[in-house]
Amino acid sequence: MASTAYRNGTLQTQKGAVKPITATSSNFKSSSFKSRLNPSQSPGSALRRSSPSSFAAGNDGVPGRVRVAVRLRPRNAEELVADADFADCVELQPELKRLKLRKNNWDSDTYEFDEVLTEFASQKRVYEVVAKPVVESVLDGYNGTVMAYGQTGTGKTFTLGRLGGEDTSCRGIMVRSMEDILADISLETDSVCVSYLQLYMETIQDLLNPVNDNISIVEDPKTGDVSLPGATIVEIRDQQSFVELLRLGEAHRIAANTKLNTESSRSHAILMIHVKRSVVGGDESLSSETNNGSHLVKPSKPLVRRSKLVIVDLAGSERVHKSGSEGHMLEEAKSINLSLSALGKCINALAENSSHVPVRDSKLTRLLKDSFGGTARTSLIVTVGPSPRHRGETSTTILFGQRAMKVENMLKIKEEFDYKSLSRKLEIQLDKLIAENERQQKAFDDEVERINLEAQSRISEVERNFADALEKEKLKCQMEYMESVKKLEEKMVLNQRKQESNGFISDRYNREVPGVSVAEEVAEVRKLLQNEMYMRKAAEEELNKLKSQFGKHIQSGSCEDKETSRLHKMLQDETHQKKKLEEEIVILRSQLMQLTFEAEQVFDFVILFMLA
Ligand SMILES: Nc1ncnc2c1ncn2[C@@H]1O[C@H](COP(=O)(O)OP(=O)(O)OP(=O)(O)O)[C@@H](O)[C@H]1O
Repeated sequence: MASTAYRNGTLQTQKGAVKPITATSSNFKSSSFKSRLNPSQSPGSALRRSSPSSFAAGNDGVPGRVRVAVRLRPRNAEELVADADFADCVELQPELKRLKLRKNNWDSDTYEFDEVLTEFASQKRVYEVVAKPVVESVLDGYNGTVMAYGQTGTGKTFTLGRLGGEDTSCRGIMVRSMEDILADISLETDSVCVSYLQLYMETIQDLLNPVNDNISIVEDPKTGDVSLPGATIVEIRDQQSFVELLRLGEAHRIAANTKLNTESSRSHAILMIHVKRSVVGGDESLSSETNNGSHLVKPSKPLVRRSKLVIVDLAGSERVHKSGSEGHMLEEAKSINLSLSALGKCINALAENSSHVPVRDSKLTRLLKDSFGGTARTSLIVTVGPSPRHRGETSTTILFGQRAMKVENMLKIKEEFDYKSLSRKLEIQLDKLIAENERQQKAFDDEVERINLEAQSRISEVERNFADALEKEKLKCQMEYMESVKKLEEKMVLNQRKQESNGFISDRYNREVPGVSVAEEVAEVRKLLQNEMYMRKAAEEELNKLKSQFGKHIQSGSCEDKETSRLHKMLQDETHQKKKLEEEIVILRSQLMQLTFEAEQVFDFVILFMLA
């Protein structure tokens, strides 16, 4: 056979040998390199397009295979000369997502990847197909890993760590990831923190603070989550400060390399970006009781998502014998190989669904526990060079990538209830309620005070009016009474004199006119007036009593509506009684007039009688 062709899920090489299609070929059609998860419910996500939906805290997760892209570096100056007469050992078919690894002039092996990036692929495209879906997941609350694996000098640092400087198109995955993260989060409610470390000879060193050179890995016994509590963590608020931080870390890494007299990275560089986002909880979060007239608004259920993006620039994967290392360099190469082979073993075990995954064999595998076979969305970029002289390393790299493609992770959202924020919210709400209650209480007190003052002034006014009216009436009655008595007495004296002057004083005068006794009538009127005075006095006393009761009422501060209405009722009774008294006074007055009239008639009659 002259060409490569697929038959029944198998791939035939040029020589005609049937070779199984590596990796999970069945996945390729259905699973693009982009995220398969649903849109997030995170608010205001500018990046939202392909990310996961919200899974409740403690969700079982969704499967997410490790995605692998291969990137070919263009020939470098040395290769252009040294390999001038040779064809590249790698041939890419990006539209088919295939890589052909030439064995010799007539034979090659074909491999499929999730993405195949040629030597012409821009940094932007590399970011978009390799890292962006992972960054989106991280913004949605999932852990994410972007890792570069490949032989020394094939472009791992170029792909991940290029800062770009003047030429922004050169920016690597680290810079671009942070750019997207900062663009998506709200600095008011969310936060981004960064640690930058290197793993060298099984020790973890802090690239942000090189003095800190033996950081230990801590595993949460409950969740199994791995953390590095000793590492420097810097909060990032803008892109510029992040780039400065990367520059600092890079300088420390280069300084370490220089000390070891090598330009290549002898350590694994690990950038950890911790993203903390506040999210509003489920449906009940929006429910409120305001429609019941209550001031209580049920606080929304605050959730916090703590996700982590780990970007790993692995040390070169060349073999010990080839690098010609000896002495310390040999130890170093062994250590690099140890950690990389431990990673390879873990990936193999996971790819084969083995019951034992040797995670604890190296610090690298412990650190990447969540990235392979864990809960993170992982993207691996394997970098290869074109030189046929490094065909062996290229083949190893490709096979590593192929195995990694078989690793299935179970993506889980890192979401938990934000008790701190809930307690803060409740405190604020409580303060509001207390203030509202105090405001209402004050308004009520003021209203009661106002009603009391008004009632007091009305009572005083009524009291005054009543006292004035009574006084006037009393004076008037007294005057009239005095006048009437005076008139009667005058008349009597006059009549007496008349009788005397007429020598008419006889027993007859003293004789009683049947049915008529003026003295008695007068006494009766006096009595009635006396009664009227008593009643007035009683009314005054009643008023005083009311006054003192009202005073006590004000003093006791008991200002309830019931008491006020009782006072009003008493006031009404009092007014009614006053009216009654006034009516009685009118009656008395008319009786007095009647008596006066009758007395006059009696006198006239007596005089006529005596004259007769
Ligand atoms: N895709 C690319 N296009 C152009 N130049 C590249 C590309 N990839 C790598 N290079 C260049 O190749 C050289 C080596 O790249 P780089 O340092 O990134 O390799 P590496 O894999 O990180 O090596 P090491 O493992 O030693 O750290 C650099 O000069 C880099 O600029």
